[in-house]
Amino acid sequence: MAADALELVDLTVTFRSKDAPGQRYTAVGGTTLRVAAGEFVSVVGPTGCGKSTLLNVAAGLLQPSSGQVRVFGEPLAGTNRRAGYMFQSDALMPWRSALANVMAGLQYRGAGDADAADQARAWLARVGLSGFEDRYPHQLSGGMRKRTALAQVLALDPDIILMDEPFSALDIQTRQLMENEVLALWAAKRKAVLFITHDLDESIAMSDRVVVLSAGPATHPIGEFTIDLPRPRDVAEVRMHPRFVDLHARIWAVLRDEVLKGYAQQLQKAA
Ligand SMILES: Nc1ncnc2c1ncn2[C@@H]1O[C@H](COP(=O)(O)OP(=O)(O)OP(=O)(O)O)[C@@H](O)[C@H]1O
Repeated sequence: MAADALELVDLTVTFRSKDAPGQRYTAVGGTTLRVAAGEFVSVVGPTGCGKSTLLNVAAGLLQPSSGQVRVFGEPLAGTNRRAGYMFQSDALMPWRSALANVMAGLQYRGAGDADAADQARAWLARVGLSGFEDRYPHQLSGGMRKRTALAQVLALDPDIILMDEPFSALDIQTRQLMENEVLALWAAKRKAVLFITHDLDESIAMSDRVVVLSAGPATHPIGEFTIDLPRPRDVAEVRMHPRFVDLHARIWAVLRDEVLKGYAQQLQKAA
């Protein structure tokens, strides 16, 4: 059997506590999560539960306190070179044009200037940004900046794509357009995707599988659901599908209490 693209096995992550000096806070506790090659997996969980922490470990940006990370069967050492990472906030360099932003990673990987420019132009076209190559990030709309960031990640042709609430800052229409574009690009290339969101609708509409995390501390999976909705999907239309409504109800039944716990914790912290 082929190895999974990504395996997080029995991960625990502790931090120095922000609230109680001298103590440690266990953000992630005993979490096992697997993403097969070509699979689109979403992780949903209440705010502050540890979703970004998990993704940072998968990217090799954060060392777990215990547990293992394997990438196509190999233990991960250092940053995950087979993964591309798309953050919640823009990671574009403001002093570079859209084209130069997409070129940067290609050049870093050793592509010559002309080759990098050709590839970057082709990727910008694929995400609908032909004609905007010379614009700087501040001259692009929020959706266009996301498209540029997407081109930046996809241009490097990673086998694994890690996305941390990439569209949460967008208005709903732009967000749905971007979600559909990501699905179309994913269908063409079939990379493994680990998608972090706190939006249950988004997770169901996009994924093959949804993993529900508990509220912290020591967040861990408490439910896993196969999303057997037909593809290709339109993220707006699929919400009307009776199976979507059924899955939503079943997942929400697991997630609801954790969201309430997470919310209560946030209020306590704020008090
Ligand atoms: N470097 C750090 N030092 C101390 N505590 C941290 C650190 N990073 C994260 N935490 C804590 O670990 C917990 C999980 O954080 P994380 O950002 O992974 O959650 P999240 O589910 O992604 O949150 P959100 O839904 O708000 O994006 C939080 O309680 C957070 O305060």
